[in-house]
Amino acid sequence: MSAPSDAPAHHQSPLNTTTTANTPLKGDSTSAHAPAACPDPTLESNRHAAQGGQPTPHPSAAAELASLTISLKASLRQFPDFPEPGILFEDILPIFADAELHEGLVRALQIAVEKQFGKPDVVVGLDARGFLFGPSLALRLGAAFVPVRKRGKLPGPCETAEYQKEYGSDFFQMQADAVKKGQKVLVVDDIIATGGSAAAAGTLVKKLGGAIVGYVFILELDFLKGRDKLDAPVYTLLASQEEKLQH
Ligand SMILES: O=P(O)(O)OC[C@H]1O[C@H](OP(=O)(O)OP(=O)(O)O)[C@H](O)[C@@H]1O
Ligand SMILES: Nc1ncnc2[nH]cnc12
Repeated sequence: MSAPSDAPAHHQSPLNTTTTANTPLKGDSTSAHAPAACPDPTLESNRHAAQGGQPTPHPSAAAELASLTISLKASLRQFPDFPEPGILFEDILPIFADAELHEGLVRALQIAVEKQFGKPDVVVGLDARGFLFGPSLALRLGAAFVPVRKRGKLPGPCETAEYQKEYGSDFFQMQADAVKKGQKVLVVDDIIATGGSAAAAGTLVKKLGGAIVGYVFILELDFLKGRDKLDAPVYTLLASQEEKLQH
């Protein structure tokens, strides 16, 4: 692990940042990230999602996905010891600060989802970072978008699930009529760490009668083995931390 740097680790388009207590690691020294030479769509961890999935996409779509994942990964930043000591925080916000990367993310997810899962009826996004791209992805897929929210934010009858995550515990809710019985549901979020958040979302979807076709994340913290908590195929766009932050 390299020493933290004062410079934002942002290759594509430097951000206007203010200095905070946590400074990002340099993008070219994020040793926790796998090298980008080999595009992540071929990750071993994604092969489960491919099993029984759709045929391999047109070569040009596969090449486009490979190229997009390289640019997207290069834009990410990491902040050690945020929000608490021992956590290496993955900052995905530079993607959304750059229109080209933002477009690239949604396009990459569309290609990957169509290949791995086909078209879902509903995209379920998790509060809050799953809301950054869940609705745009749903539009691309011709699907509905439904939010899973932190407790106390949704009106009307709701289902509730408590869960543990990488730092702390929380409650998720969905409106009781948000998913219809038998609808094919894709659950999306920015990051899977312990898998607690995604598993709780899955529990809620199933309580409403939805059929989960898969889970999609931008990043996965491999060492926490969160995908083991999920009972449907998992697809992660970009490789990430393989081990816990060491001091
Ligand atoms: O796999 P897990 O250990 O459950 O952790 C992953 C979750 O943690 C983060 O959300 P957080 O609850 O910090 O909320 P935010 O999206 O509102 O920032 C992240 O956006 C995922 O939803
Ligand atoms: N390490 C991490 N970085 C960003 N978001 C997270 N959510 C849970 N763990 C996280």
